[in-house]
Amino acid sequence: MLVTRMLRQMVGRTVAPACSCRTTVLPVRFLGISPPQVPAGANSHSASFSETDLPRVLITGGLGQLGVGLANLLRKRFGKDNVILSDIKKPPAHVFHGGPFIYADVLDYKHLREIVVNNRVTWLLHYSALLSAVGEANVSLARAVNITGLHNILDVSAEHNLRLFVPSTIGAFGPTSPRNPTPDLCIQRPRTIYGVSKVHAELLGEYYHYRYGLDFRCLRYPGIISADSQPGGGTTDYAVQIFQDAVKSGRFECNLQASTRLPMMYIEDCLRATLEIMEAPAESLSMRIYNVNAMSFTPEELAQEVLKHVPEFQITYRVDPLRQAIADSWPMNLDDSNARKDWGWKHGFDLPELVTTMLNFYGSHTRVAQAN
Ligand SMILES: NC(=O)c1ccc[n+]([C@@H]2O[C@H](COP(=O)([O-])OP(=O)(O)OC[C@H]3O[C@@H](n4cnc5c(N)ncnc54)[C@H](O)[C@@H]3O)[C@@H](O)[C@H]2O)c1
Ligand SMILES: C[C@@H](O)[C@H](N)C(=O)O
Repeated sequence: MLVTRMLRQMVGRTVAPACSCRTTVLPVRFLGISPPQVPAGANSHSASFSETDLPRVLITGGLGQLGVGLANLLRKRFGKDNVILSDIKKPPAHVFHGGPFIYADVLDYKHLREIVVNNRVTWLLHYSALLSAVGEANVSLARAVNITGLHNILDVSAEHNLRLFVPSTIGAFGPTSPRNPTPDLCIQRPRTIYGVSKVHAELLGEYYHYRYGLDFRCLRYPGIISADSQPGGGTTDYAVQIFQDAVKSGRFECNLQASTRLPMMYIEDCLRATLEIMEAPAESLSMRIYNVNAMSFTPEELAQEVLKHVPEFQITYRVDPLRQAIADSWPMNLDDSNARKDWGWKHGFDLPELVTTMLNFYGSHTRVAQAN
């Protein structure tokens, strides 16, 4: 008991071994815990839930480009009160009134633990991060949020036997990775703090899974394109801005070269993929980290598609060397055959549907604004 207390003081926090039948909480760093004998993620849910075992979900970093849409999707499936959105920013009124929202800083481990305990959280979707371009502009903050924050999330998840989803990215690959297509398993030597932190998250999550039985699940998203939420400072942001500018002024100045090919995905596909992997039976997952792919295009090809709807549209190029260097080191296309084979991943939006959907959204919003 005394030894345990001393170890706890040394470690600062504790994690329960997932497959231990003991109830005592043990510090993982000091004990030789055997890998689980049961299939990892044995607490997995099937695709349908009874009232009593509906997941209780926490989303961190939920006020960025993806979090609110994710909360809406999960609330439709599991009920409004079972999905808690959190961030360190003040939510807009419609988000605040749309369902449970709390303040949560991923750098505050004790508070994270309190939230998980007080709300009986069973699933955690960890969206807090600094993206590629803003990460390069503030490396120490990116290191703190993306790496120290992740450590807190992993520990609280292992300690409370949560199912944990951490999104990774095309940014987890680098110039020495095969680029067209990029397979799930290959060299990963990214050149950004964002990419380095995501490779770290992938490896540590996988390690916690095999070592402690943590039900860790991860998708490598392409650049995500959304209409009703703004991107948070990434290299793929141009592919959202182009639609807003095309509708507003008929012109767009692109910060990447015309021929820069990157994998992209419409937000609806991205969020559905996330729900699908979270609900996939553990035995269907041959891996813990999957590429998911949808479409791949260059700014020039995107502009050609926009032109079909906005005949006066003009695109010009003023290249940002930082973003260009990042984009040149990223995949052009992801090979997602494992996701398609293991849990039935299938994208719904290709380039023509994406462009129609985005222009319809901004067009109707502009018409409403003009009418008002
Ligand atoms: N959007 C994309 O194109 C894309 C692509 C691949 C992967 N991802 C991943 O998906 C996740 C969500 O992406 P996004 O586009 O919504 O990001 P975003 O930059 O739009 O939002 C990130 C959120 O994290 C919050 N945050 C920052 N510091 C925090 C802290 N200390 N504690 C709690 N929250 C904090 C921010 O306030 C922000 O709301 C990220 O992990 C990102 O790496 C996104
Ligand atoms: C690709 C993705 O991780 C993000 N949109 C970025 O550009 O940084």
